[in-house]
Amino acid sequence: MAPVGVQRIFNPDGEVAAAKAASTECIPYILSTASSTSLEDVATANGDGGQRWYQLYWPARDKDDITISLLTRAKKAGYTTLFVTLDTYLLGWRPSDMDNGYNPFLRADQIGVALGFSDPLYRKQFKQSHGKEIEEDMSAAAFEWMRTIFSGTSHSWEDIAFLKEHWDGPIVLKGIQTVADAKKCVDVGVQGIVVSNHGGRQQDGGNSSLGMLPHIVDAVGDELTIFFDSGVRSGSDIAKALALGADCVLIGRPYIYGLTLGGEAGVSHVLKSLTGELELTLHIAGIPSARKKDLNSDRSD
Ligand SMILES: Cc1cc2nc3c(=O)[nH]c(=O)nc-3n(C[C@H](O)[C@H](O)[C@H](O)COP(=O)(O)O)c2cc1C
Repeated sequence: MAPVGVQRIFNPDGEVAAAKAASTECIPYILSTASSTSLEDVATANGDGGQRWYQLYWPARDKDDITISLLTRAKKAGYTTLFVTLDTYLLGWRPSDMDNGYNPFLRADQIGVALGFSDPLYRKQFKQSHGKEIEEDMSAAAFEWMRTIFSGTSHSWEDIAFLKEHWDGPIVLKGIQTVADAKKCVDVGVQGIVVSNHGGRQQDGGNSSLGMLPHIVDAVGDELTIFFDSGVRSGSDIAKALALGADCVLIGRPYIYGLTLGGEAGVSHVLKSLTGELELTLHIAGIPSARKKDLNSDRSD
């Protein structure tokens, strides 16, 4: 399940419901830094049997202490793989959000800032600089946290060494859309990439993620684990992405629609439907498994 922020906007049970459903359906859950629930509470909901990964919105290098605090908390709470989203160091131009004056991080209920508000270091620093607790000036605290995680400052390839120093598990870079960048990921020694255009929500007119997938797989598929997302809506879409060389597919909006309409049960329903349709698609196509060797074999004759 792709990292999707602010899930309590869609349903009051938000990330807790989604992480519970993930665990029930044996699907890994990726928690966003823009979560509306603390990472510790999501870990509890996901449980001992759940597989959970953490997605970092990476603060600028002058806030390395905050990055270390987030990574340390995530590791302690059982998140095993680090996804680092590269395509959103600032938010894209989103006309409908602007028309509605909508910014989830600045809403009166401060819904997308739970990881900051629950971070002991951020709380301490806020108190030192403002002379008061976060709860005494939630608007200022929310604004500063948003500027921390969407800093407007991109990172360099050299900065990856810092993450490797502070995360002793696999690292996956999310938002790769070119062969050249994919090759760079091999050079800097990460374990995986997500070929993603952020569900089309960042760069208007950007590449089609599925269009780029086979080129990137050809270039680095033997060296990196390739995740794919953006636009997967059905089990047959999953089969196509796997057949084009993805090792794993992330789902964004479909499970959020389930969360919105039906909470935990709604998310479970979407996950069951997608995996069910994938299985059926393979059966009907006469493909014995979702393994690469079966999906990629030449069936033209
Ligand atoms: C409402 C919404 C919020 C999102 N929040 C995040 C986020 O916090 N972090 C992140 O890396 N990607 C975020 N994404 C992008 C997803 O992780 C994923 O790349 C995208 O949704 C995949 O496309 P799909 O929705 O077509 O499946 C968000 C997407 C949506 C729709």
